[in-house]
Amino acid sequence: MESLKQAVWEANMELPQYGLVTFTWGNVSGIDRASGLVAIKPSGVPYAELRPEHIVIVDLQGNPVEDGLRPSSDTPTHVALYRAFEGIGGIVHTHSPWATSWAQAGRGIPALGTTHGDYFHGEIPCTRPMTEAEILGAYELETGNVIIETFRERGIDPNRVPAALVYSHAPFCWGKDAHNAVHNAVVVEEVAKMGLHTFQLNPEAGPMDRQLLDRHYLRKHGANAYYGQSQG
Ligand SMILES: O=C(CO)[C@@H](O)[C@@H](O)COP(=O)(O)O
Repeated sequence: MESLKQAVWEANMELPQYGLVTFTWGNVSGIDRASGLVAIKPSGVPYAELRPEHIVIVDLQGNPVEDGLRPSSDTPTHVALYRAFEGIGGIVHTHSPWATSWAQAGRGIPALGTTHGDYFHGEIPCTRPMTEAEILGAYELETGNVIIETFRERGIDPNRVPAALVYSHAPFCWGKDAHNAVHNAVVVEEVAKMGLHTFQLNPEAGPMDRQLLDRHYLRKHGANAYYGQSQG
């Protein structure tokens, strides 16, 4: 578990480095699929004070398995996604401003160009609004459930579109591990910024050509793609 804690700490520390978090508005987790244990940022700890030993280990129900700090308030969302999306190994939640603007507008980010297509095989969806019962009930668990519902109902493969916008809230992004999830969160923020500018320049802009999207997504993520390459 120490190596997972270290990796998850490093991934968390990348959030301020890439300008994705203000104060403590975000968290990263990673999972060890063999043991079913998840490492996640503790709740409310400023990034400047975060140390590898602060990272909290929880089970797939979100229960801490060792003494330590309180896990992120978003833990039930993270573990719901790990349970439902078996191919993922890391999750990031931020309130990064460009992606959050789309979430607040209730709009998914369409695949408008090849920057998007290199990482996401289609629109990054925005969920439906959560119901009053969901908000007043097990809110963080229901946040995960509304993301899962969005992917299932729209037939979106979470391995090909590793991000979602939660309506009136913010992005959740994921990847093969915690570091890769942060990488995808950076790309979501970039395509969110570009997308808004695209619609400002041309309100009639539409999704890119499907073959161009396939060409870009599949050439970078096809059978022979090497995960972990420079990813630049
Ligand atoms: O989404 C929110 C708040 O809206 C939380 O993710 C954010 O404040 C971080 O909470 P934690 O410090 O991880 O408990």
